[in-house]
Amino acid sequence: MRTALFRSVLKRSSSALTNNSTTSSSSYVVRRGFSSESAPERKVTILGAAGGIGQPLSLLMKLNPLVSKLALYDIAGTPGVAADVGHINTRSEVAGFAGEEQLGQALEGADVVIIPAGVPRKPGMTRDDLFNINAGIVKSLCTAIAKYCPHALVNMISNPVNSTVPIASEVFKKAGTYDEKKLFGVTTLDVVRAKTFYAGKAKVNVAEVNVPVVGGHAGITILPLFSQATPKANLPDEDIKALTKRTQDGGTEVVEAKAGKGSATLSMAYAGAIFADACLKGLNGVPDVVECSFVQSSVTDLPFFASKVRLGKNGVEEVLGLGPLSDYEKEGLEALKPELKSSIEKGLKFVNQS
Ligand SMILES: NC(=O)C1=CN([C@@H]2O[C@H](COP(=O)(O)OP(=O)(O)OC[C@H]3O[C@@H](n4cnc5c(N)ncnc54)[C@H](O)[C@@H]3O)[C@@H](O)[C@H]2O)C=CC1
Ligand SMILES: O=C([O-])CC(=O)C(=O)O
Repeated sequence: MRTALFRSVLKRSSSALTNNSTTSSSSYVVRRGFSSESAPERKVTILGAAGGIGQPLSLLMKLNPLVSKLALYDIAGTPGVAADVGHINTRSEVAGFAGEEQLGQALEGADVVIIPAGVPRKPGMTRDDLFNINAGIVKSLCTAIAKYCPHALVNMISNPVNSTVPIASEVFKKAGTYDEKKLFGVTTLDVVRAKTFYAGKAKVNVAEVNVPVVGGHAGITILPLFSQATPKANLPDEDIKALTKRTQDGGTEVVEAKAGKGSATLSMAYAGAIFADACLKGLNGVPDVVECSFVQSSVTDLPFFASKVRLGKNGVEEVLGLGPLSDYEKEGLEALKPELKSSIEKGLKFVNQS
């Protein structure tokens, strides 16, 4: 009875993850009846696993039947999180690692490394205000990734994403391990928000909504493409403007509502779990897995840019173009470029000067 209930929860959580893709990729696990035992072995490591995002993300990754080993690392607190999550009767073996001396062990053999380590915003701060602390954290964690699991896919959540992804690329380049197909800035939360807000305004079933979000992950660099949203709703211009602004300010909305107690953690854990699941499906050879992500790109003249990305056995299989844009979106694209360019350059410079 308990086993049957548990299988149905897993099946449902797996389809929920699948249905959230930017395009509707099919669930290999569910459709082909893959049992968790026959899915390939995959190790996922979470760096910052004891934090506000890290804990619920650890829970969601423990529920993912594609994971066979789950390594939870933080500077402190991870033995408790690992003991707790480890009692859940799903496929993966869980291990907790605390302190720098255990970082190598946490990373060794990882297929996917998810990084939600670092400080979150308080009201009145921009994501760039986190740069001074988080840049150093990301740099040291990426140095360890280059050493212990240079072939892993890296899912960067730590802010400011527009700078931390370039930081990671530069650390990997210096270590001689950079592979642009394996580095991802996680912008899935922008897509999750755009879908939720659009569904509410257009009065359509949220489970059927798709909205690409391109650009970067801060303020006006977040550019939702509501002209490409499906199902089509023909919303008036003022609604599109309001939806765009709300998506761009979604993080700030949560920071203000939490009033000093941090930023989005639960919705981010959900978004992070969706994106990691897509990476695992890609690695396992599931076709047509497409998600938006901030990656090395030639879609615009900027070296990194978020757009739809097809995921495959080596990470990025194809960076997809922007598709047709409305005049409003074209303006938004031009307006975001200077800020995104300077955030990227700030990240690159940090590694080269320090
Ligand atoms: N990409 C996105 O869409 C989003 C990104 N974020 C970002 O995610 C980051 C984490 O946010 P929260 O979990 O709310 O913060 P938090 O403060 O609750 O947790 C951060 C965790 O990182 C750990 N940490 C600090 N230095 C570390 C190191 N060197 N190695 C390993 N772990 C370390 C801390 O001990 C803590 O447990 C922030 O930078 C935040 O801005 C938050 C929401 C959305
Ligand atoms: O707003 C923040 O600081 C956290 C974040 O990136 C988001 O919620 O999108």
